[in-house]
Amino acid sequence: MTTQPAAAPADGGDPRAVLSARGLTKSFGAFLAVSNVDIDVFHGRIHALIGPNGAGKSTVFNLLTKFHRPTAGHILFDGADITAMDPASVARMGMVRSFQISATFGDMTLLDNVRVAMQRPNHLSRQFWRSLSSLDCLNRQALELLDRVGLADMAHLNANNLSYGRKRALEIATTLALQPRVLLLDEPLAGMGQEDVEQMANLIKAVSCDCALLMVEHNLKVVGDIGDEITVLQRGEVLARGDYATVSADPRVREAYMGSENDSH
Ligand SMILES: Nc1ncnc2c1ncn2[C@@H]1O[C@H](COP(=O)(O)OP(=O)(O)OP(=O)(O)O)[C@@H](O)[C@H]1O
Repeated sequence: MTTQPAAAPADGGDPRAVLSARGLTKSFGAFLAVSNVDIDVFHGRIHALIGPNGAGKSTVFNLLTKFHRPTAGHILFDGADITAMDPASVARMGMVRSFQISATFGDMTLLDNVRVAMQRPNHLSRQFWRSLSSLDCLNRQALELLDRVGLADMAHLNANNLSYGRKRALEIATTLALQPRVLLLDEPLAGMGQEDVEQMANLIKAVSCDCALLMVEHNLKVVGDIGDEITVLQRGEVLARGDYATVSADPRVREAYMGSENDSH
C-alpha cells in the first residue's frame, strides 16, 4: 500500500527534510525485502522506523546509509541525489551511522576516545604540532561532549571500566564528535536495563535538537515517548506513518504486531 510521506513539521522545524527516500526498493534475488518506501527525516526531529520482525527495518537502514545498493528508488541528502554515492562519501557529508563509529577503545580513556573521533571533522590531527592552544581547544570540546552525555566526571577512566549503558553513551559522544547532520541509530536501546533505557532515551531526545535523527527501535514505549514521526513497516512496505498516537491507534498496525511480535517493553 502507499501512504503520503510525512508532512513537514508544523511547529517551526526546518520544512525541508535533510534525508529522504523515494520509492526505495530492495530485492535479494527473487525476494522483495523492501518495496517502494518513502521516508523523510527532518532537522530537530526523531523519526522512528518500527515494525514486526522481518519487516525490512534493517534493510531500509542499510539502504539509507548506503551499505546496500537499492534495486530501485532514490535517496536524497539536502535535496541532492546520493543514491549512487558510497558510504564514506555520504559520511563526509554528515550522515553518521551509530555502529560505524561506535567501536570504542576499551584501553583508552573516555577523553581520548572522544578526541580520536573529533580529529576528522575538525582536521585538528594535522594541527597537533602547531600549538598547545589547539590541544586545549580539543580537550575542552571533548569534555563538553562527554558532559552532554553525562560522562564528564569519568573522562580519565578507561572505557572498559564502563557499564554497558554508559559505553553506549560514550558511543553517542563519539558520534556527536563527527558533527552529524543526520544521525542514524540502529536499536540504540537494545540490551539495556530500564534505568539505562531512560537515560539513553533522554540523551537521544537531547541530541536530536541539533540534527535529523532516524532510529530503528523495538522499544515501543520509548518510540511513543520521544518519536516525532513514526514509519511502520510490514513485509517491506510502509503500513502506516504519522505521530505515535496515530499509528498506534491504526488497527492495521495493531494487527501487524499481534502474534508476530508482542514487544511493549
Ligand atoms: N542479505 C540478505 N539476503 C537475503 N534476505 C535478506 C537479507 N537481508 C535481509 N533479508 C530478508 O529481508 C527481510 C527483512 O529483513 P530485515 O532484517 O530488514 O528486517 P527487520 O525489520 O530489520 O527485522 P528484525 O526486527 O528481526 O531485525 C527478512 O525476511 C530477511 O530475511
